[in-house]
Amino acid sequence: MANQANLYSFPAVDALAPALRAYVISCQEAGLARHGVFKVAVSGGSLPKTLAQALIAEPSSPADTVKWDKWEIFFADERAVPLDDADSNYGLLKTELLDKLPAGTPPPTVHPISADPEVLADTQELSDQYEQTLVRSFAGRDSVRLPIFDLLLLGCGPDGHTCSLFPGHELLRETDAWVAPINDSPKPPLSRVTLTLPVITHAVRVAFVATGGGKKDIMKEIFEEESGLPCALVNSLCGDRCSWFVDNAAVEGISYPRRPFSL
Ligand SMILES: O=C1O[C@H](COP(=O)(O)O)[C@@H](O)[C@H](O)[C@H]1O
Repeated sequence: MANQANLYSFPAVDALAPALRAYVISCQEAGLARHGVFKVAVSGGSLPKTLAQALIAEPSSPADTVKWDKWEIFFADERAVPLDDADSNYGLLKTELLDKLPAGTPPPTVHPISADPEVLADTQELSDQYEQTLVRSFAGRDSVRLPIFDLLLLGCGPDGHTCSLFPGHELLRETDAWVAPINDSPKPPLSRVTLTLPVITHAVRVAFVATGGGKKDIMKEIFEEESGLPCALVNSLCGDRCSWFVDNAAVEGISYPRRPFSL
């Protein structure tokens, strides 16, 4: 299974969470060694809740510490809604995770995708502005072809979409932009912005989290068929830089080999 995506399966989320934590902390330490900060982008959907379960726990040792003040948090995708809207991925991360950090935790730096109502109405402008945010953080586009995130934490929709990249959508062929708008999302809301496939597959590490029996049909397509689904494209382009943290229910009946989790 050299250079193929790692599939780590756990009986339930309770067992998945500590492994996910260990993995994120190892990516954090690698990022800190590389450039003194940890640059991570996160998805919305079911991910923030599982992430909170993984990360908001007392460290079991100094090496198990989440160094929040060293984190720069970006968004893998966002819906074109105000940040306090129930559909906002930023809003979700805030409610599920950021607001639950213990009092006195030195806060991470968070880069939401715009709060300006005028910009929200123009998704091209919204993505251009977020791309500029990335340019400022990752150096100018003149000096880097693509930003290199230390880690992307992604979800997998029941149709195999990830970020706001949907099956068969023309955005999957984007080769230039770092961030792109979508105004015909098959899943509401219609208007969103997303990191593009070249940015996703350029990250140092990519981790998917997928749980529950509702994901098992699409997981079979992703791992066992030539589906061309967005999640499958990430798998084939990232190889073993990509790891899946799933519960047994999500991979029931799938023969793709699971790996015992280790760092
Ligand atoms: O719309 C979205 O859905 C995906 C998958 O969500 P899930 O609830 O099935 O985990 C999510 O990763 C993405 O960020 C979000 O915008």
